[in-house]
Amino acid sequence: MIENLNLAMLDQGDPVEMDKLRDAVGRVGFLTISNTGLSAERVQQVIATYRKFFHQPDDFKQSVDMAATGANRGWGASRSEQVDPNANPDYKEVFDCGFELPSDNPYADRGLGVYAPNLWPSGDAVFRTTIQYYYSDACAVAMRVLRAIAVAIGRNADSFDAAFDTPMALLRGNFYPQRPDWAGENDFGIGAHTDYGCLTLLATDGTPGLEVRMPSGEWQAVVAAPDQFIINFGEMLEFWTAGEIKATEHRVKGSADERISVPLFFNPSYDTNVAPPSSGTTIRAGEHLTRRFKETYVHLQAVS
Ligand SMILES: O=C(O)CCC(=O)C(=O)O
Ligand SMILES: [Fe+2]
Repeated sequence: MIENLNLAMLDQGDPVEMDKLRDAVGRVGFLTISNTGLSAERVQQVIATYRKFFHQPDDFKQSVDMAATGANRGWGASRSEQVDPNANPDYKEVFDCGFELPSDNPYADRGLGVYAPNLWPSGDAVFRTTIQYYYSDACAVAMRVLRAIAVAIGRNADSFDAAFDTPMALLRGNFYPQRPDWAGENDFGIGAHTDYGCLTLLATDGTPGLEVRMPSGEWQAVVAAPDQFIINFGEMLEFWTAGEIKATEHRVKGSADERISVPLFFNPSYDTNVAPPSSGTTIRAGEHLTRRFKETYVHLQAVS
């Protein structure tokens, strides 16, 4: 069972919502949230903005093709990413943008892909500003959810805050066209995977498609109402909490209906040690993320 929680009540530390949160993060690893302050209209506007972009001809989208770069900013064509090594590359298209380091940050001139400059289609200020404003509001919602989780698992509310000073946060538009005629059993909109980072805040256009691997092993469809977001957790948060928070597998096969989803991958700063607290080892968040990106983006697979 995937629970829907009320974020305003979690902000207040409501004990019933907190209990549900503790259970959701540790068992299923998926939940939905409502009452975030981000309205359904706002999300619909963001999705419409991505939809217009994805419906442009390929030669327009190629002007911001990430394959021409060593990073993951801009447009990723269909089959440019393979999240499941046992399946074919995904047939979805994506548009990625993320955190840009201030120029006085010591990491700014190191050419790190996780902080690469964003690519925006020229002459479309509405696209850029709509996405950028949503990016910062979505990061604020993600931080509120992380604070509630900290409390739910018995830590101080601000215990994750400092790690998100320069977050390797990535906002993605996923575009799943109608499932292609040629698609076989090894073809997915996005193959089965766990997310790489900490917390994913996912908005969708309401079209079904997402399936989650439940503790029973079965795949369960998850749909969220227009004013709800789907939340799940990535590998780093699972390591970092020694498994107290679950990174759960999920996938999208796709259907006859086109679909758009907008995940914010809320990842900590590059140097954060996300190894289990008393393990005596170090897993640098930036190194983990860079390795996972290289494994999945087809254009980065050959880059050492
Ligand atoms: O489209 C969805 O519902 C899920 C997308 C997803 O899992 C991802 O982008 O990592
Ligand atoms: Fe995912």
